[in-house]
Amino acid sequence: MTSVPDPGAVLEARDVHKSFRAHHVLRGADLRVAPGQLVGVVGENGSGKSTLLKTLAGTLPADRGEVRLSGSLGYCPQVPVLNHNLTVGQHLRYFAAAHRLPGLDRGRELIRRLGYEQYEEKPAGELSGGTLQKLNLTLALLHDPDVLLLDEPYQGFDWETYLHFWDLVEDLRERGRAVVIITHLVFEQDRFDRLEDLVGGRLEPRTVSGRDTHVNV
Ligand SMILES: Nc1ncnc2c1ncn2[C@@H]1O[C@H](COP(=O)(O)OP(=O)(O)OP(=O)(O)O)[C@@H](O)[C@H]1O
Repeated sequence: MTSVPDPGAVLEARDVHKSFRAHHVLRGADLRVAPGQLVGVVGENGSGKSTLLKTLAGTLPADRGEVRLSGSLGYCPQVPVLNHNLTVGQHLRYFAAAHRLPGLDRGRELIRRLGYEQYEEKPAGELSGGTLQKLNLTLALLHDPDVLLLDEPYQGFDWETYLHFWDLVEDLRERGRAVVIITHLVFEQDRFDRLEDLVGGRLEPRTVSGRDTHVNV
């Protein structure tokens, strides 16, 4: 039976199930994200975080349940899907054309804010892991999506880039964009509006309190 959509949610998942053969990874995951909300999904390795994000992004069909998205989507997968022969600048132009953007201003601004302008003419195949991750993030943000899904976005970032990353997220949030971040490491819980633990294939809200709490689950 189709349930009634939540009018206040920009992204909503209800009773999502996903199995790989006999392995039931998602067993009724529910998630609701409102505009301007920053939600962290935390879980141990192999708990199904990436599987959940792929089903939310629509790149992996759920076996059961519903995912509703209103507005545009930006998705930053854990492993960047890039063409190693194309330069940073070429990726920017290619994705800007795919999104029918009028120019490259936003892309250049993101490159500047993430501090990798010097690599604009370098092929992706010659970039370091952290710089590839910056490009991955830039491309997901290029069209200023209403909902942004980020899979382990700051792994490989140095501390300064990590802080720039949060500045960017704060800007998005202030402009009403919804952000879902998947991570197995939460350095600062109070950056999030809500944390959800993925346990046994279901999401359980965690009370966010305190500052600089290091959670390694
Ligand atoms: N395409 C697939 N085929 C078979 N099994 C899969 C597939 N994708 C994921 N799995 C399995 O599903 C489980 C959840 O994987 P997933 O990558 O979603 O976990 P995760 O929480 O993101 O892990 P990590 O923190 O290590 O990135 C794992 O046991 C994994 O081996």
